[in-house]
Parts: sequence; structure tokens; C-alpha cells
Amino acid sequence: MIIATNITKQFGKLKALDNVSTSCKEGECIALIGPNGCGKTTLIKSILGMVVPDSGVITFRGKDIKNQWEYRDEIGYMPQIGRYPDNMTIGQVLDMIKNIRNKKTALDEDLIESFLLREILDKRMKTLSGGTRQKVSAALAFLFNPAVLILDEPTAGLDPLASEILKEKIIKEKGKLILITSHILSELDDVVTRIIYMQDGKLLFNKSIEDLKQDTGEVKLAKAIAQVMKI
Ligand SMILES: Nc1ncnc2c1ncn2[C@@H]1O[C@H](COP(=O)(O)OP(=O)(O)OP(=O)(O)O)[C@@H](O)[C@H]1O
Repeated sequence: MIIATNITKQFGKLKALDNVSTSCKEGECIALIGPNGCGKTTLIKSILGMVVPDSGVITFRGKDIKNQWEYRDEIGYMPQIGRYPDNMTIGQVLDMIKNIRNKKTALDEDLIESFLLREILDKRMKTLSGGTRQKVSAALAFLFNPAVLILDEPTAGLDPLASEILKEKIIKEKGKLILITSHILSELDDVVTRIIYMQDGKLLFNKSIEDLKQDTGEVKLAKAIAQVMKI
């Protein structure tokens, strides 16, 4: 569904992405992990067309995404830090995005309900706590029932109950392509089917969970990855 081939992106002297290649299929839930600054968000933003790679090709359903935008209709994106117009209320933000997307099919308002956002629709974005802002971002990512979900640190800032609600929602979306970055590996245990580990802009390994657990003899994802990193 998404294929990245030899993607390189340099910011000044820093190689944020160094010849990264990978492919992501429908139905996969891929965890993109690695230390701070290893290039995860840059890779995600390259897929979204928010960062233009210096070289390499990214295709979506077989079509080069360069200078394209329609493919983004099929993607729900939850950024690490959602930025919204300060003076707009949650309700106005939701309406604005609905207008921009102008989608005729049914909306998925599960998260609006389960995060109880409907009760605070008239709260202005500038007054929201970090976690509530994250809930708005999550609700927007799922709202248009996209075929692809790209979630950048989705549970950062969410309380345990909200994290669990979001995790349950991700599990419910099985069949879609889900790309998720997280530093909290224990959270990904029941969700993820494949792990991509990045370091210094390079893709260090790319393995299915079964292979990873079999290779290491570990059941817990965090321990399995720790084993691989020691080799
Ligand atoms: N627009 C930019 N201009 C300059 N440098 C950038 C820019 N965006 C990212 N970088 C740098 O590229 C590197 C990769 O950043 P990126 O945000 O992709 O890392 P990350 O793996 O997502 O990190 P984290 O886990 O902290 O979210 C970092 O060193 C970062 O400072």
C-alpha cells in the first residue's frame, strides 16, 4: 500500500533519513520505534508529503506521491503535537475539518463519544489541557474512517483510561494499515504486527512480531527488542 524506496532527507549537515526503504501493507499495524531524533517523525511526514525527501521515491497504492495530495484523503494523521487555532472551540475545529474534507460517507465519531468531547464542544482550544488536545487530535484522525492511520506518539499525554480507550479503538480498526510511533513498548504489545527500528536516520531492523519473539525467545515486546539491540 505504501512503499518507500531509498529515502534520504538531510537538514543541513544532519541526515534525518539515510537511505530508508520499507513497505507497508493493508492490515498491518506497524510500530516505528527508536531513540529521540532517529527520524521517525521525518519518515512519517515524508509519507504525508509534509517533508519532501532529497532523494528516493514513496508510492501510495502504486502511485508516486510527489506533488500529489488526493491520496491524503485516505490517511488519518494524529501528530505528536496538534496545533489548532487558539480561539476556535473544539466544535468549530471539528466542523472546519469536516468542511475541508467534505466527505459524503458516514463519520466515525466513536472517539468523540468515548472521550466525552461532545460535552465540551464549546471549549476554546487555547484553554484545553495537553491531554484533551491529544483527544481532539485522536478523534480527528479516526473521524473520516480512513484506510490508513498514522499515529505519532498517540498516547503521549493521555491518562491511563484515555490511553486504554485509544488502544481499544486501534485494535477495533484491524484490517486498516496503521503506522504508530511510541516510546512505551508495553503499550504496543497487543496491537502491533511488525516493528521497524530506526537509529540515526537508518532503518536498523524491520521484523514481524512473531519473528522477533521467536528469534529472541522473549514474549514481551520490550524485552525482545532489548535482546535484539544487544546483538
Ligand atoms: N524541520 C527541521 N529542520 C531541522 N532539523 C530537523 C527538522 N525536522 C527534524 N529535524 C531533525 O531531524 C532529526 C530527526 O527528527 P525526528 O523528529 O524525525 O525524530 P524522531 O525520531 O521523531 O524523534 P522523537 O522520538 O523525539 O519524536 C532530529 O535530529 C531533528 O532535530
